[in-house]
Amino acid sequence: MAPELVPTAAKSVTGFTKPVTIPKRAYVTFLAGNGDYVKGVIGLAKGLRKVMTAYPLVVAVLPDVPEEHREMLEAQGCIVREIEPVNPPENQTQFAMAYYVINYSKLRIWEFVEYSKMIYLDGDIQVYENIDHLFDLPDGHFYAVMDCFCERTWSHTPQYKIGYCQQCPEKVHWPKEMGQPPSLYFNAGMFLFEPSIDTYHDLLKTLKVTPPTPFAEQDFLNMYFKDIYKPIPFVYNLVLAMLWRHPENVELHKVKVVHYCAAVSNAMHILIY
Ligand SMILES: O=c1ccn([C@@H]2O[C@H](COP(=O)(O)OP(=O)(O)O)[C@@H](O)[C@H]2O)c(=O)[nH]1
Ligand SMILES: OC[C@H]1O[C@H](O[C@@H]2[C@@H](O)[C@H](O)[C@@H](O)[C@H](O)[C@@H]2O)[C@H](O)[C@@H](O)[C@H]1O
Repeated sequence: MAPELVPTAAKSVTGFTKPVTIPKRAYVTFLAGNGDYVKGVIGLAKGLRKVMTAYPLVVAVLPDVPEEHREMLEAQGCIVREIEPVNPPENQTQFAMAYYVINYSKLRIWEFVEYSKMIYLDGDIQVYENIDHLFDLPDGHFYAVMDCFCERTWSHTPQYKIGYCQQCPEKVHWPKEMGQPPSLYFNAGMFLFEPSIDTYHDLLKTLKVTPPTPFAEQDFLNMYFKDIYKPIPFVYNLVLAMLWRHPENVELHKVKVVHYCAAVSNAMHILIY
């Protein structure tokens, strides 16, 4: 993996050098606990290096990530940054998965303002082709891949109950009597964003008054960035369930990034690494 980009001096017309700041970019992931996810993050670091990315991988670690795991990540060239947990307001919410509550801590990455743009990738993601070009997408938007509503983890939602999915809206139409169909909804396992202290503080302020919902920070980010969200092709985050839920939408030979987020595949992914 290329070393971190640093500002360089440039010759001005008068021959005097003046420092220029090259916008710094990086990939970032999130790691909590002392379990197997570190294997996924190591696999992610190896994959990014293998596709010869020009940018470093920052790993935002919660305090419970052991020193041994941090050293393993640094040995892979990762930049390890400790973050404090972010907890949602007190609530009785039944998260789709109980541990999702720790995923709110992802919000800390908006504080990494030494970078102008970052691509967030879950630790259970693997990158098989270089995606550095995504950093050149126009500023001012939030880019991510649309999710699928067909897994059982969505069984609490009206769309699951009627068999509606944004991946195939023509298959089961959204009934008029149910009002507007759900807004385009992204998977928060991969997204391109612009760190900003103002956004970071507003995210935390908004979270304090937002009742948690089953998909935790994914629901929250979808609500918060709704107006600037721009879908990008699924080749940048193939949520594995798409293979058996919407095979007609998948052109496997074009896929650049795979997200091993269905329960069965998590184990598979960890075994690979
Ligand atoms: O105990 C945990 C749970 C989650 N994560 C991180 O949070 C991400 C999102 O969680 P998960 O992958 O389980 O969500 P999924 O996409 O599978 O729903 C993981 O990929 C890890 O990067 C972690 O490090 N430790
Ligand atoms: O905390 C909520 C999580 O929600 C998302 O995972 C889900 C989502 O993809 C569902 O559509 C699937 O059905 C489900 O299996 C999967 O776990 C993000 O990938 C993860 O990073 C994190 O934000």
